[in-house]
Amino acid sequence: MGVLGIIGGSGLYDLPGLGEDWRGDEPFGPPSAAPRLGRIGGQDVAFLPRHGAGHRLPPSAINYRANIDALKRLGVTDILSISACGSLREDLAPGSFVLVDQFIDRTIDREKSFFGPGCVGHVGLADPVCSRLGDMVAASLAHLGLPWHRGGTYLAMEGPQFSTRAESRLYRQWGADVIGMTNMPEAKLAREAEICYATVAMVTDYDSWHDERETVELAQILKVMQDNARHARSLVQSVATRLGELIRPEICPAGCDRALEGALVTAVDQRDPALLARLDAVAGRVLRAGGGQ
Ligand SMILES: CSC[C@H]1O[C@H](OP(=O)(O)O)[C@H](O)[C@@H]1O
Ligand SMILES: Nc1ncnc2[nH]cnc12
Repeated sequence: MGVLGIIGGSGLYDLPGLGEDWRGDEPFGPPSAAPRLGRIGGQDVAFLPRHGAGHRLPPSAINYRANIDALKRLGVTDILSISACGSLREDLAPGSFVLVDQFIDRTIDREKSFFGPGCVGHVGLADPVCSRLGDMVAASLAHLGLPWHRGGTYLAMEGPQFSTRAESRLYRQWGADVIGMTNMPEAKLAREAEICYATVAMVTDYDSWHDERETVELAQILKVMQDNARHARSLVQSVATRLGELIRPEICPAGCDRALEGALVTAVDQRDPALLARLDAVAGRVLRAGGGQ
């Protein structure tokens, strides 16, 4: 059975009942915090607060590669990402939960790939959210009776400032539904690491586009987040229980766990041994099998 990784966003810095902190190799640098291990609903879990203890890290300073690499080293096969977000749609009111299925990446100041000179990789990202994990999260949201919506496009902005009105209106025209600062490159890196990924975006505010609402303010966001944290913990419990009950087929039906097959393009004799060593967890499965074109 695989391990469920939970990446906690703003307002979700810990989960009850978890035990020891884990430290391992850190070839991409230190993660936001030492992942905390435990069992929830009969399922092995590893919890990582994205912004570190006490919300120490702004979105641009999060080492997304180190976070995903650390979870991969722990045997994580599925990541449930929990995030606060702004709403770009009237019908997605603060307090609702959106099971995002698409992303637009507008971030500009982040390391976005494990690959690079000496080992070039191109994974598919047409469907960045795992449909199997998404189904489990959907069932849990329905079971918990939370106000939720299946499907939505999350626009990832650099931040840390919130959007101008003009930007917010532009993103609406682009068809984005919610906005946040963290799910990219997290989702891209999970795919490179062959980890199933799903995100639940908890709406904390109407973003700046809305003329009749107050402009986005941290105090309002923090208040909604506090209310949401309890629901987020129930959601984690429910998803963990479902995943634990899964008689896991060896393969993910959506193919997330085979994303690197055929994705490495650099000729074997041109590969950089130092980079290959850093990729031992993320890409070890295909590298050991002599993976390439
Ligand atoms: C504290 S409000 C802005 C902050 O909240 C979201 O973070 P996360 O996705 O980790 O919940 C948003 O992306 C910003 O980083
Ligand atoms: N309106 C907003 N824009 C970006 N990130 C957010 N996180 C919560 N609300 C947000």
